[in-house]
Amino acid sequence: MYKVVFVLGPPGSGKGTICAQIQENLGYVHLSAGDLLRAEREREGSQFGALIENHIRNGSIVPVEITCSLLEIAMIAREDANGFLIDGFPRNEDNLAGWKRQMGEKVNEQFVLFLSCPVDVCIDRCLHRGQGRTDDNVDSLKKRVDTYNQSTFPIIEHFEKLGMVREVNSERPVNEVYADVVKVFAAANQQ
Ligand SMILES: Nc1ncnc2c1ncn2[C@@H]1O[C@H](COP(=O)(O)OP(=O)(O)OP(=O)(O)O)[C@@H](O)[C@H]1O
Ligand SMILES: Nc1ccn([C@H]2C[C@H](O)[C@@H](COP(=O)(O)O)O2)c(=O)n1
Ligand SMILES: [Mg+2]
Repeated sequence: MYKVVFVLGPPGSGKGTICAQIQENLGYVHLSAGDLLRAEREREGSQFGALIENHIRNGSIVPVEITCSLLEIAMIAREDANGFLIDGFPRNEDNLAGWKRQMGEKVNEQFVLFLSCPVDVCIDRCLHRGQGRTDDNVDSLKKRVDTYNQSTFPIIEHFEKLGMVREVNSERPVNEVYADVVKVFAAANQQ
């Protein structure tokens, strides 16, 4: 069984930043669904490159069959991992249903780390991120935020009803956010 922590929050809330620190210090392997999709977009011979780029620019969500397969391939490649941080997934009902179909019997879902941060702060962070992403522009960000509000936040609410959500306010300096995240992981791994 793969031990899994989902990491969710609005675009620019700091998921990748915090996951990198968790990976470095707490022995979990960070899998960013967005990064895996961008890598597939660039992969020579990929049949999904154009489809992925269109979704990324539009801030819409790629069909789960593509994303979930990329995640499972990455997990298989790291059988040694103590656990996995699944960053930016599940992002909608299709993601959740597809994950249950493909991975439901293979994973132990520990909890959902929800990084909460005001959207205006998130947008400003993305506009100043400087990573050359094709979706860090005002038009794409508006669509990404709409998708988050319409499709992703209901997924967080789904997990909240199951008592699985651990919310951390990420509108603070990274070190303060991370200090609280460490406490969440410590509590979860005590049980
Ligand atoms: N607590 C913080 N305070 C200030 N800036 C932050 C904080 N956390 C992350 N950032 C910065 O904000 C930007 C977005 O962070 P990051 O890429 O981790 O967000 P994300 O949630 O993964 O975004 P996306 O969903 O778009 O991939 C980066 O430039 C990062 O350095
Ligand atoms: N489960 C996912 C995760 C990401 N994507 C696409 C659409 C997102 O806007 C884009 C970037 O994700 P991020 O790096 O911001 O987490 O990747 C998706 O379709 N499905
Ligand atoms: Mg990210």
